Amino acid sequence: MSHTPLLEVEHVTMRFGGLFAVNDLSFTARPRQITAIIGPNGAGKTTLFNCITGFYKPQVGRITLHQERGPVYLERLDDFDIAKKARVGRTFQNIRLFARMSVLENLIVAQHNTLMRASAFSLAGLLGLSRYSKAEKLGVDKARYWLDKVGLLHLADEDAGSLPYGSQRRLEIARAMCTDPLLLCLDEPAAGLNPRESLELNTLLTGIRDEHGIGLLLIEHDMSVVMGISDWVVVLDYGKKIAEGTPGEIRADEAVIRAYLGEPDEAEA
Ligand SMILES: Nc1ncnc2c1ncn2[C@@H]1O[C@H](COP(=O)(O)OP(=O)(O)OP(=O)(O)O)[C@@H](O)[C@H]1O
Repeated sequence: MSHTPLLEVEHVTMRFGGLFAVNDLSFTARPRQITAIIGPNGAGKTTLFNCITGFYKPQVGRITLHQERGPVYLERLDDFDIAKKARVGRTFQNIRLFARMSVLENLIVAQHNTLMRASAFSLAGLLGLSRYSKAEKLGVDKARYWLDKVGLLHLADEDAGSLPYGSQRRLEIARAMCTDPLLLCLDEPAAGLNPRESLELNTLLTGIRDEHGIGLLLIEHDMSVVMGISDWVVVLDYGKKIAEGTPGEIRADEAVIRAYLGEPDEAEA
């Protein structure tokens, strides 16, 4: 196992006025592992994701993505560069697909950066140059590969907005994977899924980790998903880390049981 972390969060603080949504938070996420961030509503999980993916700039702290060619400091990049240069992909708590585009088109649009590079950012590039056609074909192949992985290939030509909720969630994951991320951040991927879809999600996410060597960072309230597939769990409360460990350790942690796992109704409220 590599000892270099994939993601390193160091002393990150994000304040809204006087409220510390994330408060001096440090943890690491390893490559080829699923790291879950849990905690009750308002604990700071989404704010943390927004700091990692560049939607917010933390007032204090450093967020480093360790790539083969060296570290990339995410808090210094704009959000589009975090996706493009740092190769951090994400899905959202509320699904954000292009509802009127087809399922396949949603995955082609996700590869906009690669296709624009192949076009040399010019009309001439777009008009039949072989480099562009080749990139376009690779883009379609990649889209079809991920549609197959998430079980939606047979629906490639349907409008994304017409898919059932669980399928839209899987399509969002496929779309993020089409950007070739090193780290994939998933914000409540199991929200609204039925138990069968939840199990399918577990298989999909462990497959992404094991077959594609990608690190996953997961915010999730569904403990069957968290405890079933995570390699490491970080627990937040009021923006602070109160525990971290393996699912077994977290399950047995007194403070966590008291604050979270013992009070599922409160976490759901
Ligand atoms: N843009 C904002 N402006 C002001 N306060 C905010 C903002 N975003 C989040 N907060 C506050 O920061 C705290 C952390 O919120 P956050 O959404 O990160 O928590 P969370 O753990 O993701 O919660 P949930 O599980 O409900 O999604 C909350 O008290 C929230 O009200």
